[in-house]
Amino acid sequence: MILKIDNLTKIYGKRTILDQLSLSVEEPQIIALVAPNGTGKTTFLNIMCDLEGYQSGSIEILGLPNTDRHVFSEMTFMQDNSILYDELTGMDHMKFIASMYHKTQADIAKVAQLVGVEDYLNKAVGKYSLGMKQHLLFAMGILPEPKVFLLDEPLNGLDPDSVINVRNILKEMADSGTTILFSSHNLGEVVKLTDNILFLHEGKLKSEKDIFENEERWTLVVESVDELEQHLLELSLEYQILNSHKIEITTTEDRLAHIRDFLQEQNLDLWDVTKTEWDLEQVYLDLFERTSS
Ligand SMILES: Nc1ncnc2c1ncn2[C@@H]1O[C@H](COP(=O)(O)OP(=O)(O)OP(=O)(O)O)[C@@H](O)[C@H]1O
Repeated sequence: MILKIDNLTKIYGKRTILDQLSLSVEEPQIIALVAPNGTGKTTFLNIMCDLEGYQSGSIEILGLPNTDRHVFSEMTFMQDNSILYDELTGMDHMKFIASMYHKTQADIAKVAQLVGVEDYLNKAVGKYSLGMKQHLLFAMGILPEPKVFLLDEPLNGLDPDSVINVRNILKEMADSGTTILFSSHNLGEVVKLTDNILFLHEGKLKSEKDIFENEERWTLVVESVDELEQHLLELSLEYQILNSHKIEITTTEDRLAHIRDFLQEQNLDLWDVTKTEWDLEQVYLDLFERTSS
């Protein structure tokens, strides 16, 4: 098991940030942790890395409790740039990581070139832009060639070319067996990297499946929407009338079969049925607007 988190609860004062949160990861993959600002993404990642305590639950990483120092020989965490030292150069930071993970100067050079930091690696970090700091943090995270790579908002402050580069590197790492868990509040960026998205909502991680409970959106083209509408009201199904023949219904496949039977019994023609993909952006807005209202 790569990650096994059971019933993790974190409370700040009166606010429950993580509420019996559980997560199991068995195969290497890229997982996005998505939620608006201030929801608890950083807190969750910090707790995983034993940088913060928690009230109850358990965390195992690569088969070891997350408090076991050996975990960190296989896992890295790209935090925000507050961990960098302004008066030191990027190279100083890279050398420090290299010494801890038994990496050579040649390894540093390879990673620096891959990430595109070689031109300013010898400058003091205090002179770096936000994007340059992000690059350095990313390079520091990949230098140890971790089996588990946690990243807190890694794409913040990056220009489009850099975003593409980071995305490609992360995909290659995942293909070679690294599990990547990264946080973001930018759903548009996330979907380009993975379709494995977990929403941190009301203290728990929810996948698309948890949110939709196997419900799909179907668009039906029928002889008469009016008669069908009455039936949908009786079934308490969510629907939206698009025009006098077209209706969009949110339901499971089983219940759709009932609707087909009903139409047949009523001698109403069903001209077409299509499945509509969920619009994740809409889901995100619905999910988090409901919470804040
Ligand atoms: N040390 C602390 N003491 C009390 N409350 C805290 C502490 N650290 C964080 N919080 C609160 O916990 C909540 C979650 O914070 P966290 O930084 O984990 O959110 P986040 O989802 O990472 O946000 P962002 O996207 O802005 O980085 C926030 O409301 C924050 O104010």
